[in-house]
Amino acid sequence: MSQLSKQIMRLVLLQLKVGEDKSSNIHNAVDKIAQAVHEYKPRMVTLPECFNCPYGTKYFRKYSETIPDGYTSQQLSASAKAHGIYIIGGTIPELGENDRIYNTCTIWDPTGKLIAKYRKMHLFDIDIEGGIRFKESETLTAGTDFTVVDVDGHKIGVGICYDIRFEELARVYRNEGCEMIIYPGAFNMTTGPLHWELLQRSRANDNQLYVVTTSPARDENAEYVAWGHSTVVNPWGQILKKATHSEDLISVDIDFSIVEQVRAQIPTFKQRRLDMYVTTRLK
Ligand SMILES: NC(=O)CCC(=O)C(=O)O
Repeated sequence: MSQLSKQIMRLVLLQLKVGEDKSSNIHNAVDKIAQAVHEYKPRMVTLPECFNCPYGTKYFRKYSETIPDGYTSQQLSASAKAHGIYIIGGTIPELGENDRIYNTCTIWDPTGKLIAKYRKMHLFDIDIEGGIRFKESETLTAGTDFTVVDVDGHKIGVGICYDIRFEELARVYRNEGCEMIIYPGAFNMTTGPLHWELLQRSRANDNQLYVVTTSPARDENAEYVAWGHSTVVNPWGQILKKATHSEDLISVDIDFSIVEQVRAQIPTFKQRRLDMYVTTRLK
């Protein structure tokens, strides 16, 4: 698949419709990957959080699969190989060790190999009066590993949705040399309008890197109504591209040279007063 140059990478975000029919969800993703490749010739495609399963605690176990031998993994692997692209495989409920379920992102290289997976580290447990109550921890187990992949010499960190609220995770990725963080995510109609854009721009600005989010499309009839608005933010904290709430494919050319420009012009990481930030004060 085409690669524009070492510094420019074409990325397509797939904001997909997700319903109760697992097979249709998976085949829709496979079809949209093919469409993205046909229309835009990307180096990498990103999928939404929970793209093969409705987002809800009662669905996670029923839709869960092992990785990498489950059906969804096999389909993503075959797509990556057939099109010669990287796929950041959104998330699926993963059936892991000891019968535990994780909310997991798989990452596939252009040969179809699973190069990494990331299990959501911060589970989405909130209860907003008059808004939304959701407790992922009722059925999911939290991950304990960071995930950084190298794509054409660029380090990319992976987080999932609620993880974006935790600046520490993004900071770890910046410290590990990341130039981009990708968060498959499904915010909702309460917190989406409040925080979705703010958090993406904050993490991008704090850490002077690209932030990419990919959401399911909005389905007003679902129990959990996703906010949509998959987005790409550049290291200046500016929005480069943003979807609406419908099913959509958005293509963007990422210029990694901007990362160094921002870091050289606003050198906050060289100016940090690590002598002052005693860990006990941060607790
Ligand atoms: N799927 C999620 O983690 C949702 C996170 C969310 O909506 C939030 O407000 O945080």
